[in-house]
Amino acid sequence: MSAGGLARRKQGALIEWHDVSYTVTDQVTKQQKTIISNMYGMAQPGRLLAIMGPSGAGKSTLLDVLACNTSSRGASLAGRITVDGAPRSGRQFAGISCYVQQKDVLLSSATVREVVHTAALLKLPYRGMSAAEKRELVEATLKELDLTTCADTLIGDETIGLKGISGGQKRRVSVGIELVKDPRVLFLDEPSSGLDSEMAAGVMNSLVRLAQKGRTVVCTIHQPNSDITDCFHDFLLLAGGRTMYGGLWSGAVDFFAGAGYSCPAYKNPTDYFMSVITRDEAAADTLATAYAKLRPALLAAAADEGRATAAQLGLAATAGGGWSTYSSAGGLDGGGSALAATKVAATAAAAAAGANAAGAAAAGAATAEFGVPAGAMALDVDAGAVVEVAAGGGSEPAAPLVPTWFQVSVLMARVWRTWIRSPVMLASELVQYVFVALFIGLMYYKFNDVLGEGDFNRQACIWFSFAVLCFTPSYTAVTNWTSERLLLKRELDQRLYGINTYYLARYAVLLPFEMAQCALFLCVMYFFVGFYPSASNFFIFFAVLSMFQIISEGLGACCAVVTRTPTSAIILLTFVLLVLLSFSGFLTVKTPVYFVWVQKLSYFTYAFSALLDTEFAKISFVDPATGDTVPGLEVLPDSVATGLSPAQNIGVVAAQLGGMELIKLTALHLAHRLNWL
Ligand SMILES: Nc1ncnc2c1ncn2[C@@H]1O[C@H](COP(=O)(O)OP(=O)(O)OP(=O)(O)O)[C@@H](O)[C@H]1O
Repeated sequence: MSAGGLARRKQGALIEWHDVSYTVTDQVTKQQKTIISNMYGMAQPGRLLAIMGPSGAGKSTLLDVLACNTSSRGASLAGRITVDGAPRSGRQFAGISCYVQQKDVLLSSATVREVVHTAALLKLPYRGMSAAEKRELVEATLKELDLTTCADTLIGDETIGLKGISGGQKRRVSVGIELVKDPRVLFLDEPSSGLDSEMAAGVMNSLVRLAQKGRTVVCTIHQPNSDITDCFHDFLLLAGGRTMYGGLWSGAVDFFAGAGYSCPAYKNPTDYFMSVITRDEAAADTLATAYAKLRPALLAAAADEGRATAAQLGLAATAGGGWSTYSSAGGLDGGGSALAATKVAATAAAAAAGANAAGAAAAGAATAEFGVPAGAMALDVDAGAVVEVAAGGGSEPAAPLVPTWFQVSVLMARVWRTWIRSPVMLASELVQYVFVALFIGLMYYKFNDVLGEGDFNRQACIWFSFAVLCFTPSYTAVTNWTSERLLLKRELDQRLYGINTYYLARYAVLLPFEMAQCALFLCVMYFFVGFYPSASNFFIFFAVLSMFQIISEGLGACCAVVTRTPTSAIILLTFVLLVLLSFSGFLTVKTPVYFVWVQKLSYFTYAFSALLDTEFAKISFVDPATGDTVPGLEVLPDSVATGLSPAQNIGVVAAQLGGMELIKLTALHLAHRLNWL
């Protein structure tokens, strides 16, 4: 694929579904619940299909089913779905289609161009496409979605006061990160929701342009205004998991009129349709019955129009493998035939609704007149036939196109950019470390060697340093996780990379940064308070405090992963850290027997002991009462003794660091596997 490919006609795919039902097991009642039942329809190349309906109608479920995006446990999908006339294969379909979620999950600190470029690097083949071609493709995508003027603007996030692009532009960026893959089919869940009418129309116009290039575009939509409905080619109206109407958008008003529900002049048809289907169960039943009778004619009309579109766009030669099902065998052609068939539908709908007793006969006559065969009118393709896939089984992974090392480097660049683009967070962390180091420095300024004072101050200073280096990085980990979780989930779901890749990239950037923060803290605090001035002691302090800080970060990340919400994570984390601080040996002379296990397991214990032994081994204190000199190690309380040498204590902390990293990685894998992200 070349960058020019985006500008050229794109071959969409014809997706047809026959008698599709989707059933889940309700998590609460454990009962089977059919969310969509016996649905038929098609999404055609070069056309935009809008799926509309009230809340809970089954729009998103149908979209997920069509996009191979179902993942509920205990769910089953029945019916038949074909792509260009052949049974759909999950793996192949994933390669030609994309799914744009309702919620924009974008990195707020990146620019529009960076977001699309990162998507291109992760989604496009590493081999066979040069970096320049990828950049060209990114520019073509930005142009196609009218994003060139804001390409260098940050995405932004109003909730944290980071000004960025508009909601409509964000929605188009979400489309752009899928479009770089140059998909034949786009599925979009409520692309206009949450946008004002102007932005919504802008997004929909972009989608129409994508369809006009030949792609198949399917979206769900909630109560559109007339600017938006102008963009519809085909239309599917659902209520309570049933189809109320499916066919050409231009035939919907006639169909409703035929069923006894004439849209008043000057009323937005979609508002009217919604008011009818939500009015009462009887109205929905009437429409469902009318539609069931007329479905073949309506779909045949839509198929004719679809063929005409494909021919106009020059797509017919390659996309002609389908349409067999709904073909109006009488050889209807172009818009005329479509119009004729919708007239058939309208008349017959009247009959079905009982609104006009003569309507049925008229419909039959019209059928003959316009060439929709009687057989087609009754056609129910493979009704109740095939159970195609169990839910979740449809979206088999496509083979990765990008080597892991390249994914790691792309993600590292992104993590790095995120850090340096968050100057407030970066500065506040650094200021916090320097400020607290100065505070501790002033608090314990220049230790003395008086027994009872110098020894206590040294212990308190080390304990206080631990308190600082456990709370700050772990709370930061919770904050970061909150902002990254959804992006990680989206990208993992799309199989852009795996958990291990994310872990490697993230911590390859983060760990040196954590160590730099620790060095800054130590450089200020160590000499201010006057710990023993030797290089070896300083580096032991640096090594232990760095490991301690990284373990604390891991603890914060684990709390964030298992609790899911930042508030719960902070509550849990604070509790755990307070318990660990309490039993480090400084606050209690003797640990109660039922808490000994906490002390034995805690990394605070070994880190504290290692630093105290290192410092106290080199110094001695003067007893003010006797004037005697007492070696430092002799004044250390038993409560801080682990029975290990300083080297062994450091070894235990290092092992705990490894253990924490393993736990963190496992927690990430489990959260992803259990759909907990
Ligand atoms: N896994 C599930 N288990 C139980 N019920 C489900 C499940 N998935 C969907 N449903 C239910 O099925 C119905 C249709 O859901 P769906 O999300 O498809 O509706 P929708 O038309 O997209 O609604 P909305 O516009 O509010 O998003 C809803 O009542 C929903 O609660």
